[in-house]
Amino acid sequence: MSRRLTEPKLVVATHNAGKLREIRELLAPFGVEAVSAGELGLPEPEETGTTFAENARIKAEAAATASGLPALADDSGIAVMALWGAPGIFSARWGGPQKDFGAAMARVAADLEARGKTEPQQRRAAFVAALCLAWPDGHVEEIEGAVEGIVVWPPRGDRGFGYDPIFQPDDHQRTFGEMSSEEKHGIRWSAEGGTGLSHRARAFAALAGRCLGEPVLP
Ligand SMILES: O=P(O)(O)OP(=O)(O)OP(=O)(O)OC[C@H]1O[C@@H](n2cnc3c(O)ncnc32)[C@H](O)[C@@H]1O
Ligand SMILES: [Mg+2]
Repeated sequence: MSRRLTEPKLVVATHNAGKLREIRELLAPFGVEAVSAGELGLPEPEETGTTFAENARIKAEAAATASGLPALADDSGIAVMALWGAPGIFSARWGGPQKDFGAAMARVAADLEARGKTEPQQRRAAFVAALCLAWPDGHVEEIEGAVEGIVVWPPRGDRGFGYDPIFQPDDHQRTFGEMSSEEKHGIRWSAEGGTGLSHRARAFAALAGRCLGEPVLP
């Protein structure tokens, strides 16, 4: 049985400012107060999983246990087909200790170049997000979302974070880095539930339908 969130407050189990902003925006219509793991001074657990889902669960359970509140974690990344899915779950680690995503994006482009993958159809990629909502008593709700597109080079736009400037979703002419966060989320709520554009918004819409109830729209 899936569980509804009845608590008025949850922890967003992330130390990534870009993600935190997006998750807060997505949570806004549900009237849930969201405190971050950083604000609570919670430690960052080691991401020892081999899948996005495992890592999301590690982060959510650690935060729920440490805070005594329900915790929502997101583990995400970009998987480039011609690179056999790299950087995938290593997307954050490709940024290095300095979190240098300019260098990480250049590495993606250089690896594609080295394999002779110059045409758009050879540069297919997907952004993936696994969400885990964990309660202190051990109950978890898990969901994944993905969006397909192509890797572009050079990077375009400075509105997002991470790999946004090199990812252009299918049926769009602009990269996530060129979109406002509303466009990137692309979220639409209806009586049937929610739809979204970004990996995170798609996963969130599904999780919301299961656990958060009706959005209160302006
Ligand atoms: O684990 P937390 O504390 O949440 O923060 P993190 O940055 O380490 O997050 P992940 O372990 O999930 O790594 C995901 C990386 O993938 C990239 N990424 C994920 N979602 C993205 C998005 O919507 N736009 C651009 N890059 C994204 C970004 O560089 C992240 O650092
Ligand atoms: Mg991480």
